[in-house]
Amino acid sequence: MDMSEKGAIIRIRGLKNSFGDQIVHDGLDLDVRRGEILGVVGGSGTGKSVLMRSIVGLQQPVAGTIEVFGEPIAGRSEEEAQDMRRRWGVLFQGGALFSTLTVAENVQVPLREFYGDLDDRLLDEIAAYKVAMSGLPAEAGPKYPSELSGGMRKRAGLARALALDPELLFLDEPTAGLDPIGAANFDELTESLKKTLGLTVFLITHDLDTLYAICDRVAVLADKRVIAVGTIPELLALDHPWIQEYFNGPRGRVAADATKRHSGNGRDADRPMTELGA
Ligand SMILES: Nc1ncnc2c1ncn2[C@@H]1O[C@H](COP(=O)(O)OP(=O)(O)OP(=O)(O)O)[C@@H](O)[C@H]1O
Repeated sequence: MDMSEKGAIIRIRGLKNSFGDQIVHDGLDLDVRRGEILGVVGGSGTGKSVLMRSIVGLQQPVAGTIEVFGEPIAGRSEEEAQDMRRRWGVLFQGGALFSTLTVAENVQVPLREFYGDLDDRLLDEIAAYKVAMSGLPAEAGPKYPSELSGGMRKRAGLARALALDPELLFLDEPTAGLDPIGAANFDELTESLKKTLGLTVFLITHDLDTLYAICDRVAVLADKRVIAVGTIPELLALDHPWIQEYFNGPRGRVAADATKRHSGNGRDADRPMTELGA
């Protein structure tokens, strides 16, 4: 057993996913360590979202094994599957909020699903607490998703993902579409949740600033599998063309320079927009 398997909260071996003739993953292995923020990167269509959906049981793999919390996710009874789902939270791309429910009601959906017998006052209190934890003002609770900015919607989705006090959080492109300040703030929130709640975070992103600022390790998807996983310096030492182009291309260099200028959060929110290529 190699060292990377020790303490893995997610363990994937030989994963294969396909849609008809299209093979998305083949022989994919990955370990996510407890307590880390793992960034997941890869070109468009390399199957980052499909990978996340496989782990949370929304996509049935063709082959391979996925263990979460030391248990295989396949072959579980509905009750066992529920017990597992209770221990993770998912922020889907775009937030995936119910548009006909307020923010507070959205946060209450998983609470009602898993703890149906909680009284309304307690549900309101928990929802208010999760809304605050996600950095939203209390006034956001009674608002509908359509009344929120993009950044606030992401936070509302995060509040819902945190509803059941998960150990493991899945974030699918949480900073996509946010301005640099909003994105940096969301990164800080993610990192502080990791530190204060001891969360493990599986974070799909295209955002180089996020990788530099908060990710402990980065997994690179290419050629239908995870071709490398490690810290950014470890990845930079590899000579895979996609990795080199991604981290050493113009945007990668800007993100790396920003990290050097601002130890801590790498994102340079006050950088002129032209430099960001916006
Ligand atoms: N339900 C589905 N039915 C058929 N094909 C699908 C389905 N879901 C995903 N795919 C295909 O699987 C591939 C991987 O999709 P996925 O959304 O995981 O990519 P991604 O790496 O997350 O991309 P992006 O960075 O653009 O979000 C794509 O070619 C996509 O068309």
